[in-house]
This record gives sequence, structure tokens and C-alpha cells, in this order.
Amino acid sequence: MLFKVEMVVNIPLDADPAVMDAIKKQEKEYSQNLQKSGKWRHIWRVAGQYANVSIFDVESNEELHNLLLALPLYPYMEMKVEALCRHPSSIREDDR
Ligand SMILES: O=C(O)CC1=CCC(=O)O1
Repeated sequence: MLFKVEMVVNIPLDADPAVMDAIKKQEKEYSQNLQKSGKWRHIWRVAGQYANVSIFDVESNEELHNLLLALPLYPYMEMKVEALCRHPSSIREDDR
């Protein structure tokens, strides 16, 4: 099951920079492990924003929910999730 997830990161101005740097490091490792597994298929920075657009490929809504809630930056994020399905004009066999 494919999902588009838009994540906007809002870090409070009074947050401790050292603590946030540690959380961002954890976030990167968590994200890259999921990308290697194929569950986090794509991630793009939204130009000019502390935000990303990502594509997830998961087995269920519940799996996506659990992956997103486990993001180290989750407490600082706003998210929008949309379900995707294959476009009839797609030439990519792995779009499903
Ligand atoms: O910087 C972001 O957009 C938040 C984020 C998600 C995965 C990651 O590595 O950073």
C-alpha cells in the first residue's frame, strides 16, 4: 500500500540546540534504515520549507501509523497522509 506523507517540522524557538541535533541524528538514521528496507520509498525536501514529501510502501494503515509515530521528530511534526493507487498511465511496474 502506497501513501504520500507530507511532514512539516516545527521546532520551538526555545528548544535546546544540542538536544535537537541529537534527535535529528536519530531521525536520519531511522529514516535511512526504512529507506534501505524499501518501506520509505522516496523523500524530498520541499524547497524553502522545513518540510518533506515522502512516499511509503507498507502492508497496512496500522503499519504506517506505527512507523510515523516512532519518528524521533514526531512530537515536532505536523503530518498529512494520503492513500495512493496506481495511475492507469504509469509505466512503472512497481507502482501498485
Ligand atoms: O528534515 C525533515 O524533513 C524531517 C525528516 C524526516 C526524515 C528525516 O531524515 O528528516
